[in-house]
Amino acid sequence: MSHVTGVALQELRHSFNITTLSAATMPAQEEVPEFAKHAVPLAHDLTNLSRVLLQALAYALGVPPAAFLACHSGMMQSDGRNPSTMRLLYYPPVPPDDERPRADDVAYTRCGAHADYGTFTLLAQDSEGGLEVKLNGSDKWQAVGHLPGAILVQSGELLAAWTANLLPALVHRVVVPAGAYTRARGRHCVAFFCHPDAEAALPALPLRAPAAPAPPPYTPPYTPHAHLTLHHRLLNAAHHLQKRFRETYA
Ligand SMILES: O=C(O)CCC(=O)C(=O)O
Ligand SMILES: [Fe+2]
Repeated sequence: MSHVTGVALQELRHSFNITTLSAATMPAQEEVPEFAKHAVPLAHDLTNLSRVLLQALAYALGVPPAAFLACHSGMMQSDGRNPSTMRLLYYPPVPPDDERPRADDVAYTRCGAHADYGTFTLLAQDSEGGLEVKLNGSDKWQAVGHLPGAILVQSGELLAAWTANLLPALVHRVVVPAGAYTRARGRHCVAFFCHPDAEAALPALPLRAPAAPAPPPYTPPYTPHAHLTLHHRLLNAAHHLQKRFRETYA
């Protein structure tokens, strides 16, 4: 919960994170029947899709297609060397105004504005709405509509630092819908956060100067590592991730 001008902003969100596919990390069959039967193939599919995108990304950035795969080799493995995560999200219905404890003191949101920390995030959402992205170089928020079967790819902070902001981190949030009918409904989303292996050395990229001036990077309320300084100030991706977790959750 955060406070803005005396009003407590409360995030209404439940999440279940999966970083390895071992049976020990799954909820008990009696608690959530058939969870693993569905979650494991989904995690495999999202890992494989990430691998395809990593190869395309490497190719587009001028390094051999296998170069990005090599530093993301541990996704969903049980040895704990890669922090990639599949997150199952449920946003509960928003309590109507007359059922709030102190309606004047509490404002609800679903997910505050942020950029994800890693290479990129794959996002599959239901049709309830509320996801918004901040357009680069602008203060405007754009609603992300529902396209059945579509997966949104969001570039992360690490990719932004790695590419000297050629691919800026996509700032996004999930707002509470305006209408009483949609507010009274829950929302579901699956996010797959693709991260490099914690100890991997990230290959230097042969970046060319952009033809047009780069848009100003997003200035979040926290202090991320300055873009361009990844190779100088960070020892590896694990340090970046630990720092961002500390800043967000400390
Ligand atoms: O629910 C969503 O659409 C986005 C969730 C998200 O941004 C996150 O968990 O980092
Ligand atoms: Fe996010």
